[in-house]
Amino acid sequence: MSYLKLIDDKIQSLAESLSSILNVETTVVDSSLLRIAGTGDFYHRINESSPENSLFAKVLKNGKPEFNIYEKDNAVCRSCSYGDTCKERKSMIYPIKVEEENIGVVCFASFNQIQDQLMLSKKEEYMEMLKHFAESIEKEIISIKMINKLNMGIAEINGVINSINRCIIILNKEQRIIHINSKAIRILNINFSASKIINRKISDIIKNFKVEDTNNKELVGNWTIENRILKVLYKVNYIILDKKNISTLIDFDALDEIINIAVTYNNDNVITFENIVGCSQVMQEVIDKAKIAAKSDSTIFLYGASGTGKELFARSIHNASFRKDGPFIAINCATLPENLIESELFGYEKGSFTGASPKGKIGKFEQANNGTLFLDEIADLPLHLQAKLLRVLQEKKIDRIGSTTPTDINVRIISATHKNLQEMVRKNQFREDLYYRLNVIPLSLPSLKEREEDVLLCTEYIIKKLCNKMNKPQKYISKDIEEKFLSYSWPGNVRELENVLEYAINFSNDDEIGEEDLPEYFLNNIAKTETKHECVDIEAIDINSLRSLDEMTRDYEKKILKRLLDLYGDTTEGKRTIAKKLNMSITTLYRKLNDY
Ligand SMILES: Nc1ncnc2c1ncn2[C@@H]1O[C@H](COP(=O)(O)OP(=O)(O)OP(=O)(O)O)[C@@H](O)[C@H]1O
Repeated sequence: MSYLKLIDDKIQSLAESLSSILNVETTVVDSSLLRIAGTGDFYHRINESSPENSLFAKVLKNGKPEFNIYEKDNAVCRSCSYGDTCKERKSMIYPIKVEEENIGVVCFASFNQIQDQLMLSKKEEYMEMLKHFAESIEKEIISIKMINKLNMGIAEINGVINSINRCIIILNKEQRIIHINSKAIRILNINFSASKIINRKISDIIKNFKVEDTNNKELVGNWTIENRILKVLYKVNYIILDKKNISTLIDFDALDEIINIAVTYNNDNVITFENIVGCSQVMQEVIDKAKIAAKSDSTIFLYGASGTGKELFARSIHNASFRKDGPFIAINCATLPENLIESELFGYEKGSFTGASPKGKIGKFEQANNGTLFLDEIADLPLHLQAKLLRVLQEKKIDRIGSTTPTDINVRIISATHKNLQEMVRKNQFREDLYYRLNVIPLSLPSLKEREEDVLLCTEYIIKKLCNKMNKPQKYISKDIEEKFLSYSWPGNVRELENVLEYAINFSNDDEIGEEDLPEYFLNNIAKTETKHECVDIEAIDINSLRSLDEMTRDYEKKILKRLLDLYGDTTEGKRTIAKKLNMSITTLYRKLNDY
């Protein structure tokens, strides 16, 4: 439908007013020559099409106004298929132009002698009036287009904020809600649909909430919603344009949800070394070391990229240790906001800070008493808590927030990270004394790429596990996929393999998993890996700044060593792995590292 048709009523009433003031007939057609409005003789032809070879068509094509005095031998009239049935005597036509496009025409026409006289004697004035008529229609259409664009923009913003895994509310200057995402509606648990919340004052929804910019800091709040109290972690940001506050963004999440994501408790499926798949020599060596470590009570440090099985090892060690009947508590230091880690780890006494539970709370250290505490992503523990953790390791006592008497605890610590902790120590981002306390037994977990011979074994194991869990018949991967799996670099390690297989099991229709069952992102990644150069790009060497071959080789060697140190860590264990990979003795590696 054309834009003109959308506002045909408005155009018709304008045409009628002009016609009665100027005493000529008026009509409007759109770009498909469909008559949208008309007076007098034109009125009966509304919704009819004008001839393709009419003067209207000419103005639409050329975008230039026309004044036609219908001498019957006029060239345009002669070729028009209306021919003798046309009663128009004179007409002036003006294009309607929006964004450089001719979307229709407006026309004044005479059908009798009096109208002829008027159009001839006031030709300029009538043409000017016709131009204004066209312009007023143009303005109307431009504003409709703008509203459409705005609505599209709003729909896009709603799409984006709905896909965010945080609760988002946006307020206008009057503190009325202009956007709210579905997660926010779910967490607030209010009895309104999204459309009914829009335009309400935020104070109608959250009774005791003061809208104030929090300077990018996350605060804990107890919000009153329909006589309920909701504990949230929230942030408020003013959105400023031209130094004026135009709107406010509230970004929040329920505290319970955050803590559930970050902390996993001992689950019913007891994980043991039997659950760790790997026949490769590197994996067997780590498993053997981990089994020995499990028998002692020393602190263990697991180093490995994401998805290499750090938590799997931590649980297996716990279940093979004398603490196996005690609790296994895991906490992820990276997912908890800084201001919550301390209370989560150490607990607090009743009434020790605003927002604290009146009963007080026991922390993860106390929960893990006589068991194992797994501190995942330890590199993300803030410095002030590193000091507190050091004290726990040294004195085996913890101080609850707000308490003056320390509590004795008996916990084995297993910590893990994918970051280079030694590098962080060098940069003063991690306490050296704590690093040595945690690193009593280091275990470096190999990436899946480093143990290629385990890829198909892990695949088989995971397919079996998932098919059982999902109640599906056993499946297997095609030869073609086997090859792809073997050549792929698996940056997300076993977790990535699990995800790819879970997707494939869901979508494959028969027992054999083929390429068409694999997720698109994975196939794209494979395509990228296949085109990636593995050696130095000789073509990229700058011929104008050549140095001696020895110098360039040293440079390249240095880069390789730096990359491997970042990957495996600057630890004795890490260096041993690097020497093995590069097929050199450990002493040669140390000499090279010293040289560089
Ligand atoms: N060797 C393995 N054998 C069988 N399953 C494994 C192995 N390694 C990892 N997995 C599986 O891969 C998934 C990821 O493992 P896990 O969570 O232990 O990795 P992670 O190193 O702790 O990851 P992140 O650093 O992201 O926390 C889990 O489902 C785990 O069971």
